[in-house]
Amino acid sequence: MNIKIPKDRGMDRTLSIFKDGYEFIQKRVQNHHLDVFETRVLGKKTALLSGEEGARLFYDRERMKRSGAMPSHILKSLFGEGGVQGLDGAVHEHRKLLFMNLMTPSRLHDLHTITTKLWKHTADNWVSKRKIVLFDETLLLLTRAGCEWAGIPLSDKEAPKRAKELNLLIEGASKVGPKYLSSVSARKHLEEWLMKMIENVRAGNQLAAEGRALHEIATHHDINGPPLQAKTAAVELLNIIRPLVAVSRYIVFGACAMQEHPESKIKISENEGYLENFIQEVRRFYPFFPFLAARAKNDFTWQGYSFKEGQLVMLDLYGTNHDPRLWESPDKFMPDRFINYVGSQYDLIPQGGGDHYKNHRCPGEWPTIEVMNASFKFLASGISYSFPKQDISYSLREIPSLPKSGFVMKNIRINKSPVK
Ligand code: HEM
Repeated sequence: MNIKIPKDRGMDRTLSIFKDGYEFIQKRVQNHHLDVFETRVLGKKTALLSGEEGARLFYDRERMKRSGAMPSHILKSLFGEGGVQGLDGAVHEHRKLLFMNLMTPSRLHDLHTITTKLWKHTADNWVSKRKIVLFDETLLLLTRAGCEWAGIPLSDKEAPKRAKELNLLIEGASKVGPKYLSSVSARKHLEEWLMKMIENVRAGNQLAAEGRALHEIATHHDINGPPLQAKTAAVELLNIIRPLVAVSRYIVFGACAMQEHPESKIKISENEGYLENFIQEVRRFYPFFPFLAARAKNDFTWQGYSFKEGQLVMLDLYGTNHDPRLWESPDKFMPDRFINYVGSQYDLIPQGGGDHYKNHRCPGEWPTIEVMNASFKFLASGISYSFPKQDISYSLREIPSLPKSGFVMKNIRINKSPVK
């Protein structure tokens, strides 16, 4: 059956991405109760996909590819050039294995231990302060945690500078003007820093522990033989520490959820199962990565819509996580929805969908969950604090979004009962 796919007539909708933010695709696709909608982005015909079926198509490797899909301004800031995100087929699978091999249970346990240790250390300094902003503190803490976990030496003096640069990569990529330019410049500085380190490790001038990202990336060979170019290796090392720092946004959103649902704090401290569901709901509910891009590999027809080879395709992550066909009362924060959740690879997709090894699904889902677990336990039971009057609302037009105040805390006291 040929269905008439709704289209935006004539208009280029690039500016609407800025106007509608996270709801750009959702507003168009879900209003028509379909999984696909045609529009024009950057002057080109673009298919917008949403929902479980849309995600299934987006991750079909026979029909979609990533090379040439990512806009160059995102590569120059957020992702870097030559990284795993833009690879396809066997070359992608080989590079992806490098990341997947870092995610062993014992390495994830290490990350949990490092994160808890740093929370305790950081909070000791809060006791003498009038107030702190959780987002700023978490950025610095996760920069330290990410570097320690990856085996990257980082002095106390250098940490604030690197935290600022890493956050600029995340914050500036979707902006225009000076904010975008500072993101590009931050990437240049970070890549230079890590390239030097990789060259030193390769020359035997710097020790790197086996099993840690610095060592594994410095010694990794491409599928066709040679070691990664130092610049590509730096891009991949940044693909570990940049997103780890980005988890700070989930930590702040989680703190807001605890504030708005005070009963959750007690449940988090007492019930590991509840904490796991709370983490999943923070990842589903709050805005982070809005959408992804791919290109059609060949001509084909799907749900009555004709895709043309090379055509740009965008997948709605935020909208799929809020799709009423998949989630009951999607705009309510309800951790218990995960009690009997039997998911697929294509419904809960804040960090992408499909298979971790074969598709581009985020290999950092486990470290993200590990850091959130250690952090929420600490915030729920490791300290007590008061919550002064402030604005913790956030905008769905701002990408990436964040509660406005960054979550201010006052009168912080360390609790006696230890957090494990
Ligand atoms: C705030 C937490 C995070 C979010 C929201 C997030 C989100 C995402 C998304 C949406 C993708 C793209 C999936 C696709 O293209 O299909 C992705 C890919 C990726 N993520 Fe994450 N991520 C997070 C944390 C992490 C962490 C902690 C790491 C590493 C330790 C990581 C490493 C990567 C890498 C290397 C890729 C590229 C995978 C590929 O192209 O095959 N991410 N992430």
